[in-house]
Amino acid sequence: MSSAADLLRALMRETPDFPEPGVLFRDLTPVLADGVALAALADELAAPFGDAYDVVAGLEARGFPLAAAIAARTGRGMLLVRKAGKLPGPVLSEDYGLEYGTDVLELRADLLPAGTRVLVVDDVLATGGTVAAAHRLIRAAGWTLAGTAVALELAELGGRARVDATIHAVLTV
Ligand SMILES: O=P(O)(O)OC[C@H]1O[C@H](OP(=O)(O)OP(=O)(O)O)[C@H](O)[C@@H]1O
Ligand SMILES: Nc1ncnc2[nH]cnc12
Repeated sequence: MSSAADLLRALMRETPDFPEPGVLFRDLTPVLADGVALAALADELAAPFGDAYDVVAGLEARGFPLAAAIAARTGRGMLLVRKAGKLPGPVLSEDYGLEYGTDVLELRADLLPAGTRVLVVDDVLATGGTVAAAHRLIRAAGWTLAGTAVALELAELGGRARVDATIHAVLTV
């Protein structure tokens, strides 16, 4: 049986100069479209964290299917960390920079009690701006960061150094 890392390597697609010149875009949608690969990836993302988390937070947009798959396979709930203006209030907001621009993430903080242990999940770690902003939101909500898991880490963009927490990457390139 192939590991999730093998399946990621085999199925992901690389597109030069997308969404802007100079960016080599790693598209994981072929992985999401493959049921065996999606299940293997969900299990491998969550494996290091055992039972040490209560809920899974997905980062818009490509973290959503991964977080939902983990939540469904482990019987946990899911939180949506969304781009600005998509969630009804009250929300917490954080600005951040990423490989191709700047953006704002928001979180509805009144859904779960203080101290809830949150596993943060996204598809790609590039500069780390997105994950770092999600961490600030989780902490501002009064929740505990249980861990962070990404499918693919782009090591040359240095995201790990920017994030003040341990990150589990299924595949690093
Ligand atoms: O480590 P960083 O430099 O912050 O980049 C990583 C983020 O960039 C992509 O999302 P994007 O903002 O393109 O949004 P999308 O998932 O809605 O397409 C990716 O899905 C990560 O969330
Ligand atoms: N190069 C890249 N490919 C896919 N997602 C990304 N998010 C930030 N940089 C990315």
